Amino acid sequence: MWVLLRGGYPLRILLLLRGEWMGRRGLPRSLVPGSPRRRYRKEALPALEVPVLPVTATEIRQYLRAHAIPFQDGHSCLRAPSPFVKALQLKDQTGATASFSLFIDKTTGRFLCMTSLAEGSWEDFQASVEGRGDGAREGVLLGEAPEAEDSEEVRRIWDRAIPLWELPEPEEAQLARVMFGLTKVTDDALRRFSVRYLRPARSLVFPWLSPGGLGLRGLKLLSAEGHGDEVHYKETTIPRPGVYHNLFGLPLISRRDVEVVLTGRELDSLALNQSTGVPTLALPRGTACLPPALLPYLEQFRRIVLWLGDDLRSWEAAKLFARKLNPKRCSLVRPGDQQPRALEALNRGLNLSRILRTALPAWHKSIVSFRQLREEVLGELSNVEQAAGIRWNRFPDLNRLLKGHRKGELTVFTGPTGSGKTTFISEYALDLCTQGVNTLWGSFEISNVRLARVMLTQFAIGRLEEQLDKYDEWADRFEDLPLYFMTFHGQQSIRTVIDTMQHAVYVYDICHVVIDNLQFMMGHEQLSTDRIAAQDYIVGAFRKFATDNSCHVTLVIHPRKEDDDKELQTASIFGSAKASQEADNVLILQDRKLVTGPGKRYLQVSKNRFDGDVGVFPLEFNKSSLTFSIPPKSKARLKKVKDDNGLVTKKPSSGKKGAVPQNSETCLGQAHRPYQPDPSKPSR
Ligand SMILES: Nc1ncnc2c1ncn2[C@@H]1O[C@H](COP(=O)(O)OP(=O)(O)OP(=O)(O)O)[C@@H](O)[C@H]1O
Repeated sequence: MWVLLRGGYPLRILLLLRGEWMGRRGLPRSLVPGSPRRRYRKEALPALEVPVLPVTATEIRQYLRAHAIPFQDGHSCLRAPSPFVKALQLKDQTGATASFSLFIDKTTGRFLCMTSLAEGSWEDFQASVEGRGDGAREGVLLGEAPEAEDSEEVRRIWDRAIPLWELPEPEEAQLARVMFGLTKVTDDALRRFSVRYLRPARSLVFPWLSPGGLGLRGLKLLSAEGHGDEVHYKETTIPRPGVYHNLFGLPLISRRDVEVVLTGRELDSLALNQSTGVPTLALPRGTACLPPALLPYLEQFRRIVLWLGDDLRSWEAAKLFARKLNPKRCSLVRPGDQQPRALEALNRGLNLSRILRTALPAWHKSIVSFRQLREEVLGELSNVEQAAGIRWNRFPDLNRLLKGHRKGELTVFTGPTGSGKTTFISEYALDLCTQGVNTLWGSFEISNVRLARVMLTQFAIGRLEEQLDKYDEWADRFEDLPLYFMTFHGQQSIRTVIDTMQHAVYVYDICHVVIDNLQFMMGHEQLSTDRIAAQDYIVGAFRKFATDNSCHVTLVIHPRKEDDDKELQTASIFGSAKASQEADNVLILQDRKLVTGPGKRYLQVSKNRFDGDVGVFPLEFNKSSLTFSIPPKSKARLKKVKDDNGLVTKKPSSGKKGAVPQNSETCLGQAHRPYQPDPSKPSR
């Protein structure tokens, strides 16, 4: 979990929570060899609350020209001679390309020197060019991260792991091959990719090797467990997932390769390379993200095919990653029955080269015909459940009404002052985040520390104050969630907020942004007409952001002042009708009127653009875990609502689940066990 600070500097929020920044094993983070790269950093990183506007590619080019630094324009980076390469190293290199070993990310300005492995922010680079009182002026780089526990662990595991064909028992080798689907993968392919097997953990081990294949930077363990007819796979990385930047297969790539296929898993890369001979690389965290730190390694390719997996989520991830890589050089393999993931295709005897040839260009012109869309429409029709989005674990009734959480939508959420909006939306977002939805929070009203505390309590489903001995265990697992916070507090300009969101989408592949709440971007306009116009503009900006970035935005808006004894309705949202018109979903947290006991609330879905189902269901607040769960004994019941103005009829339902009619207004309640994270699961 990162806090976005100035220029994208990340700081662990645990620093704020615990008063210092400690790694998972109690070592100060600086001693944990998360990233094996050398860090080039100024002495003290400014932790300003006011973010600086992100740099643009034009500004980077202008700066380089103004300082007479030659550069080449690449797909996602600019290449320049590296000021971090010593004269001696340069002498060893041949040709202009080799000396242009500094890659500057065109979107963020972050740099990586491929020769010295120095890296840093755009500000760091400028400081080094201008010789502003730090290491670079004296030509000194910070050294390699000191040896510590992680690297010893990596070495120990690696030394104990052996190639599959060296297993003493043939039955054990055969079982491992069956469990991992490797019956058609040759020993030669496993040898080339240096895959080993760790007997005590019954896991395959994929190494993270330095370019050149010499040093060992980390590794990934893949274990398989049989559950009835199904096999469940678990991945564990060292170092932790957030800094595991292994492009698996990189040492096998030659400088002359101009095409590559990116896969979501290591074994798919292996299968594909074995059967087609094309260069392949596996992304470190599959469809979860494409960290910009990997982009320099992909600059040399004129064509990149993304074949990430066999579901709609892989397809969506491929489209998003193609944007980062420059869509003009990307093609995508569409998941389908005859186009499963590569390992499965090999096992089923399909022709992998033919599948690769069917890859579709990622580049769309502004105007398309149905011919170009028909495959995409078919994909949605044949994967109706996946097209409906990610389902909540904790809110089954929300699934029944909204069907799921989809990319690119705008959800407007309102409720009376102090009714628990932040508390509810925190759990709603956390639920998705624990399922791998990369989430960015903009909490303008309550501090990130307080918000993180609420979330951590909801995550642990209990008061941590009373079990501080468990704090580290929960905090470690919470830390591995793809959860990020903006550091804004109080009034902010919409431009700054949107810029930060844009940056986070690029760097962390954010798919869900929560803004709590819109009133903090409205400035200080006194006249109500100005305020309404300002709100309309802001809602429009979030709508556009959601669509343009395929990112879901959940926007909390205060209601207008109304009589205390009236229910809120869509029209109660502050401002003009713009917010509800632009929104795909409108959610209202209702208190009091529909409620009998203290702490009880109802959640009303009053707009659902996806399939029209609207309705209301009860929520019960649990004060110790700060969670909203449905009372276990309440029976399903239906409440029909005539229109926005309130409930008119109540009648018991047959209790059938899932039979929600189109455009119906339903009120559901059902036995519900709150989501329990499985502490035995490795966090990913
Ligand atoms: N259903 C509930 N019953 C009782 N207390 C609740 C309930 N929901 C939340 N709370 C508590 O009420 C307080 C305010 O909750 P929260 O900040 O989520 O409300 P809010 O609607 O976001 O407030 P605001 O209108 O100021 O933005 C918190 O201390 C929270 O723990």
